[in-house]
Amino acid sequence: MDIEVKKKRFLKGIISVPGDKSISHRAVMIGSIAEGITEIENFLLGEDCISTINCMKNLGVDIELKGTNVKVHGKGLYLNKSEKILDVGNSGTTIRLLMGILAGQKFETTLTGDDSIKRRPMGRVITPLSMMGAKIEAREGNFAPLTVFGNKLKGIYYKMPIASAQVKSSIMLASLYADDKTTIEEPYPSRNHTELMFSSFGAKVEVTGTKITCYPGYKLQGQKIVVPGDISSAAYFIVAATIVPNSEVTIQDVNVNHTRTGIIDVIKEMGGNVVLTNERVVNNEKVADITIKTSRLKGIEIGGSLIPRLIDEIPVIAVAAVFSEGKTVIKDAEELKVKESNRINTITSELKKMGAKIFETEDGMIIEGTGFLKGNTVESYNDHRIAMSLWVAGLMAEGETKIKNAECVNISYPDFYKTFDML
Ligand SMILES: O=C(O)C1=C[C@@H](OP(=O)(O)O)[C@@H](O)[C@H](O)C1
Ligand SMILES: C=C(OP(=O)(O)O)C(=O)O
Repeated sequence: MDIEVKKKRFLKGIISVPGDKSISHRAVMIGSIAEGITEIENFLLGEDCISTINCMKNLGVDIELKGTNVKVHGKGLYLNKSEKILDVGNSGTTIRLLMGILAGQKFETTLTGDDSIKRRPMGRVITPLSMMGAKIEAREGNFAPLTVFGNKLKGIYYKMPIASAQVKSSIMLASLYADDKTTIEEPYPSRNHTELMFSSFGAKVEVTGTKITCYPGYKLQGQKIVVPGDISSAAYFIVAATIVPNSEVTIQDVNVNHTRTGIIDVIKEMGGNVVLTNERVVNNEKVADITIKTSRLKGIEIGGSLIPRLIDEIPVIAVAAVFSEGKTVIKDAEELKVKESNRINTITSELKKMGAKIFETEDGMIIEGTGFLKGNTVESYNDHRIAMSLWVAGLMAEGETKIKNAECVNISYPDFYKTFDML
């Protein structure tokens, strides 16, 4: 499907965004290996999270879905062997986290996914899981399809070469099956939803600085989880309401966990007007309403420990940078090359087609803020974050912008275009 977007004169309204993708995946997976029932409210009905539900069902977990309510009948740590090859679709989180659970099972499981998943590196989880005792056979040692042969696992100390919540969470899930404690050291803190959820389910986790230690042998007990709104989905409205003139938008009930709020810090540092109200804690996670008003932005430098706190928001930050005064430099973001698309390359090439002065670098991009884009036909590369970022760019472009293969927003935000049209 192609979609057309036109320049907007203003954006005004109060909205909410769908449930957080990271928390939705984790609630189903951790609920599946817990004891008793886990009830999830405001689950994200995006294709990625549906892939997680389908995989867990194939592993013998009874899961009921009614609207955005999910009831998971936990099986405890040990699942049933799947009759089928598990298909994770487009979801990196599903395959990598699931590998951690499968490493400790008493059977083997083969996992595969779409063309994008088959290009994404799995060696980053194969290495630590193998150190724990798992046996994993992957195409070229690094790619799906791959088979995880469950085994008896041992606790390890692992210093992660990259800040990745998926790698960390995969090891943490495997640590539940180990004979001793496991410690993971991160170069920078990445999103900590697994740590917070382990604690609420009754597992023992200790965090000191960038070290996380997990202990096996604690019973996980099913919980009631209300999933807060996804700040990665809110990011498109935060940027759009900042750059489209005469705008004021409030987004209710958004997860504002510090490991996820890099987008708010960046927009504020650029000069944006973003205010959090009604702050509270739900299931160990911070939640707030976010109000954004149009502002004049200036270019800044973004890198280091900020990167894992806004990794999925970088394509839309590039759009904000086009409408800022001066130069924005994004560095230390090589991880973008191994997402659903090579996001450094895809966002750069498409914004260039719209007239942006944006340049690809080895580990990020440089954007000269020109304050101007022109409509053109652009490609999503079947990457939901690229499609949504180009939509925001289209709201500010002169003339009409046509986004090709725009239906990929279903991965994380099926009602994305509809919600924007309401403002
Ligand atoms: O753990 C998670 O839920 C996620 C972690 C991030 O990936 P990495 O761990 O590869 O950085 C992020 O890009 C992805 O959208 C979701
Ligand atoms: C990178 C993403 O997800 P995943 O790694 O789960 O495919 C994303 O949602 O931007």
